[in-house]
Amino acid sequence: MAIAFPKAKINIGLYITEKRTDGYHNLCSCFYPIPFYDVLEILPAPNYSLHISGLNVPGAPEDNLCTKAFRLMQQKHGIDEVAIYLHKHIPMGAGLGGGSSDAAATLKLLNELFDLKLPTAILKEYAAALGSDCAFFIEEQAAICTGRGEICHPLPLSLYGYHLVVVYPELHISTANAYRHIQPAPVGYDLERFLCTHEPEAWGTVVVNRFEDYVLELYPDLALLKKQLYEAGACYASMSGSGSAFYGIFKKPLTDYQWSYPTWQFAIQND
Ligand SMILES: C[C@@](CO)(OP(=O)(O)O)[C@H](O)COP(=O)(O)OP(=O)(O)OC[C@H]1O[C@@H](n2ccc(N)nc2=O)[C@H](O)[C@@H]1O
Ligand SMILES: Nc1ncnc2c1ncn2[C@@H]1O[C@H](COP(=O)(O)OP(=O)(O)O)[C@@H](O)[C@H]1O
Repeated sequence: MAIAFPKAKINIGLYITEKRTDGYHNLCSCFYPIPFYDVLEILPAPNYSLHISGLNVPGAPEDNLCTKAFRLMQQKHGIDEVAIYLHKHIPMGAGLGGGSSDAAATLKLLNELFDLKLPTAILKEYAAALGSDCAFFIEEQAAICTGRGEICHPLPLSLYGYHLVVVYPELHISTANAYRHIQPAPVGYDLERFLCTHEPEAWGTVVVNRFEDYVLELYPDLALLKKQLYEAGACYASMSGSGSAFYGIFKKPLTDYQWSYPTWQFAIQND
């Protein structure tokens, strides 16, 4: 039996710097893992099956990223069939990377279950073939990610002691559409250095998510959400990924605040 708790991520700053000839875009972003989990269990079985509980995941089982991760491992290493149990908790189309995280966790669990002894570098290579931000979830540590998002350099950034509020306005944003509407532009400063030398209170006017303008144009009411996070005392607030979740970083836990959308609060306790 193998069990894992795939984590979500937030993007702290997200810059789309170039359109590539392969249809993807180069980006530069700090990916930060957060204690918001799905649950994944994999058992040996006579036939492949995927069982999903919790949130409803759109798409056929064969399109699920857990299945794609399994098929990739089967093709590369001839592993036996399994039954995968996924309890879905991380909202989808939120910019929190839940699907990519499930795929990375599937690769890691299969590596363990079949004692394949694949090194991290190979797991990251497989992950990158499944999704652009999937390789980050192999190690789940704060990183500056570049390229399609698959080149991850660990970043000594810790939000230890802060409280994170994630608000999900229940709007599913298509990542591909968001990229199509972006005009690439250089970052213009050293994101890595800036984040490591400034407290979150100083990030507000500098560290931006370049997808925000596009999403706010589609859904102008979301500007209010970011404003509310600041009014509630956030040191820094932003949209994550291509949206539509927004997060706020707080010094103290938030109490007695009413949000009009599903909201989660996490104490950041370790790196
Ligand atoms: C925007 C980001 C930022 O962290 O996160 P999410 O909002 O998805 O969480 C990621 O770049 C999302 O990565 P991921 O969700 O893995 O994307 P993929 O499945 O590989 O690609 C979906 C589609 O997005 C576009 N795409 C994705 C990544 C990239 N660097 N350039 C692109 O142009 C492509 O059109 C691609 O077909
Ligand atoms: N295991 C999975 N969990 C969530 N979504 C999945 C999964 N496999 C495939 N998907 C598809 O990926 C889409 C994007 O989900 P997700 O990666 O969680 O969001 P985001 O790209 O906004 O971070 C979903 O709408 C769903 O169709």
